[in-house]
Amino acid sequence: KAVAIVGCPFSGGQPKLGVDGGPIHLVEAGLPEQLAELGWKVQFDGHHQFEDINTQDDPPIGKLKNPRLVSRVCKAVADVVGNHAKNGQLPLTLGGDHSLAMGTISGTLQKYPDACVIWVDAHADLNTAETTDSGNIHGMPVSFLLGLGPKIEEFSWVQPLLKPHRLVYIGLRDVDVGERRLLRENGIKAYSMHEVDKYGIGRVVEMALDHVNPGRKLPIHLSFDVDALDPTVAPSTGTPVRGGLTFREGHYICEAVYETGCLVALDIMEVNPSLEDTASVKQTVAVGCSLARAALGETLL
Ligand SMILES: N[C@@H](CC/C=C/[B-](O)(O)O)C(=O)O
Ligand SMILES: [Mn+2]
Ligand SMILES: [Mn+2]
Ligand SMILES: [Mn+2]
Repeated sequence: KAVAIVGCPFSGGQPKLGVDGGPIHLVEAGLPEQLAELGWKVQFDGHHQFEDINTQDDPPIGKLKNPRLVSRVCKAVADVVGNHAKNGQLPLTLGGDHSLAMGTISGTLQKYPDACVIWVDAHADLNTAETTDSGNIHGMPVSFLLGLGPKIEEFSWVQPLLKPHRLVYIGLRDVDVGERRLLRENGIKAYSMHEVDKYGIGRVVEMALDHVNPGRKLPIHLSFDVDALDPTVAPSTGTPVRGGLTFREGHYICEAVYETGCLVALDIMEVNPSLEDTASVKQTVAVGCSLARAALGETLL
């Protein structure tokens, strides 16, 4: 079993500096060695992928900020992730902000067009060019992947290959009014923190998997935004929201997804080592590493 670590030092999908430092902190905390310990053949192509992509002139398109930069980086990520998947490796993308998932999931769908997506996040990241308030594209990747909202020329490379019934959310607790409408209109299954409290994480994960992968036969792309965790668990992230997943709930999701044997791609996103104090940064980086290990087979016994 082979894993390709794709470090994406990218922050263009949101305004806070520092999230581009996520990959190097996760790698320097020893993640590659930790995965090798678990028996994975590990490839890491270095810290400077995608840094050469910049756009001289990138004025907003409507409300969308850094649109050309985000589009070009995500397109490059899609190609890199898609190639690793085609080489039979499991792409582990380290963010960097969550706009990158427009690229990672596009890459996965190139190789696994029937893949389902488990999106673990406080946010739905489902805003369109019409519904977004912030214009931050890390709040929009899912709408592009589903082909919702007005067509934006710059993002025409994103094929609407993801189907609503192949997507499920866990951890939502900060969803904009436009996103709530789109969730309803498209019949997208979402397990918010209310359901996690009501049913417990075990039942929620089972229901989520039953919804998108009833026979446990479809490939799974797990896209994990560390802000799904409670800010006391993962403080160094750009858009923290209280009332999140516990350390164990977050890890249970990863362990249960690994147990399906269907995982083909993983994103660990939105670790921002420039936010909060040193202890908080270390804690958040350590959580990012342990979530990745849990999703790639680390067990407690
Ligand atoms: N819904 C908000 C927040 C977006 C959060 C994105 B994140 O989940 O990737 O952190 C927005 O559209 O700006
Ligand atoms: Mn997100
Ligand atoms: Mn989020
Ligand atoms: Mn975030």
